[in-house]
Amino acid sequence: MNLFNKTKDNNKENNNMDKNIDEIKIDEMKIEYSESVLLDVSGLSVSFNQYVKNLKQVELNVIHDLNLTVKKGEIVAVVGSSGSGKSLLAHAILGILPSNAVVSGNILYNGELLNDKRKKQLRGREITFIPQSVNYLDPLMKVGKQVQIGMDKKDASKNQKKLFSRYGLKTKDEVKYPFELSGGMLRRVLISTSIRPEANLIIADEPTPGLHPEALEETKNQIKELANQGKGVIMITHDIHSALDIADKIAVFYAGSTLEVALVSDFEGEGENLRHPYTKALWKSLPQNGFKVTEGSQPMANKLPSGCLYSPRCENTCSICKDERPKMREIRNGMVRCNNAT
Ligand SMILES: Nc1ncnc2c1ncn2[C@@H]1O[C@H](COP(=O)(O)OP(=O)(O)OP(=O)(O)O)[C@@H](O)[C@H]1O
Ligand code: NI
Repeated sequence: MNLFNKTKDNNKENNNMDKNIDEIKIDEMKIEYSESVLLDVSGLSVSFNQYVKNLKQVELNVIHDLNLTVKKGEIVAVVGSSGSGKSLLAHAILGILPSNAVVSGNILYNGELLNDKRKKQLRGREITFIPQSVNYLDPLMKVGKQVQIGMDKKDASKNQKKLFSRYGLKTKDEVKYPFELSGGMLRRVLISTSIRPEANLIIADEPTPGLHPEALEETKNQIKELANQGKGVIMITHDIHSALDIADKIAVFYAGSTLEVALVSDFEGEGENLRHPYTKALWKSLPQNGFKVTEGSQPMANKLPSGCLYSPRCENTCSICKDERPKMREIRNGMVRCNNAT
């Protein structure tokens, strides 16, 4: 069944009064759709309803107008400061945001517009997740059983054993609880929970923190292997070196938005091929590029500047940057959200 029929059929099932409107929207999206695109996130916004003083409710907008595309067989690294929205992007794709989150925008997977019900069906099967912390493992469940979750019951034990052997875990480890394993072993258990034959998209949230060089190399190889099998990978990381080592492109997040999506090959020399001043600053802050520090810090979600999010720290800020938030545009095979980028 081709994409168009599939989405049309889904609409038929819903059969609501907005059917014509939905079909028109999907028609427009189909034009943009390319066979090699596995995931297309566009205009994603996430807000949280929060209670402040005097029981007043406010909406805190933590992700705004965020775009990201992942092709089949591609590793897309997502980098950016703490709090820039990297994990929330992962949680939005997986449909595991907390209930006070308000989400808008489109997430297309294999050309199909995902709603919460569909995300739940795909989660742990076609779209799998390696979470940021080993604390995501259930402390009261044996690790072997945790790896079997979501597997077909009749083959679960056999497949879990295969994964343990593949990732250097011993049979006797199956019956252990998380607290009985080392940090490195727990990371391998986490990776095992994400390996499913039907997985097409793997989202790894900080898969490499604190790993010793050998384990780091091993994890990077595991991720490359998944991409070589044609799976799409989103690798969220603070480790720009690892990102440059294995990714195809790098998405740079800042204060809940993508400022640039660049090819790995753009990160070279003085950063002259990079498009956004923030990406250039990140590149120059690396030890091998002189550790140059940029003044200021990422703005808080409740204190965002009205124009370009980076304008208070940018050397090239002009009056339009202070008034208007730049739109994402394509330049030299990359994407950038900057008025002055050429
Ligand atoms: N449940 C929530 N309610 C309110 N704000 C939240 C909630 N979860 C996350 N946030 C806020 O959203 C922003 C983005 O958080 P997120 O966890 O995605 O950051 P991150 O880029 O993954 O950071 P890190 O690199 O530290 O993991 C942060 O400012 C965070 O405080
Ligand atoms: Ni995070």
